[in-house]
Amino acid sequence: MKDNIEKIITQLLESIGEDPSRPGIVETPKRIEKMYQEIFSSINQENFTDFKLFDNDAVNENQDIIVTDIPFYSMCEHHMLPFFGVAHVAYIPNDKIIGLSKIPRLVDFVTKKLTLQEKVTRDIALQLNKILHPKGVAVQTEARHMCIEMRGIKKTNSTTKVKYYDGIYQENNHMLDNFISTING
Ligand SMILES: Nc1nc2c(ncn2[C@@H]2O[C@H](COP(=O)(O)OP(=O)(O)OP(=O)(O)O)[C@@H](O)[C@H]2O)c(=O)[nH]1
Ligand SMILES: [Zn+2]
Repeated sequence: MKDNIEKIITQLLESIGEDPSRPGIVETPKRIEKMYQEIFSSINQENFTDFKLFDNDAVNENQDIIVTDIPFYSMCEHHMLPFFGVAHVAYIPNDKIIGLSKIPRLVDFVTKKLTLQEKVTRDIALQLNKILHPKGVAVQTEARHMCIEMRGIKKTNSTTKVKYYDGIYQENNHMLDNFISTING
């Protein structure tokens, strides 16, 4: 990330009619630079690499691993406003399984950039496919978008659900129904 963000935010504050030297916001440009390093840490990072795989000697034919309600926070690429919610992630393993904590880490990885909910949902599945070559992947995200709630159409409390099913989940209604009933509690 470029190191001129502090200067640009100072200019932005001036442009919106603020006084960048007033005590309340004098440190804001520095804070935003630091914050962007955190919330945009995946920009230009193509692949999730922080994972461990284990031999699958436990999961039988067509059984899946389902992790529900993984919280995420991301920034919409149209307005640079937050969208946030939960992701539900399932996969049917082949010969490898992934360390469980790495699934929320993967969700973090795909959300720390300017993106859209559809891309977040797809990217979780695509990264899992690359890493594990599983027999199937199912991802559902549920999110609230600040660009819909605090500006523009201003519809609060509406939730957007996006689904991405691949492999066996596309062909086998029983596996898909089981995923859907699991994430719906
Ligand atoms: N598909 C999709 N659209 C999104 C997402 N986040 C924000 N948007 C939409 O992006 C669209 C951008 O539309 P524009 O007409 O270019 O922008 P705008 O004038 O600010 O639109 P309004 O929000 O309708 O005022 C809006 O409809 C947003 O609701 C997302 O994750 N996925
Ligand atoms: Zn938006």
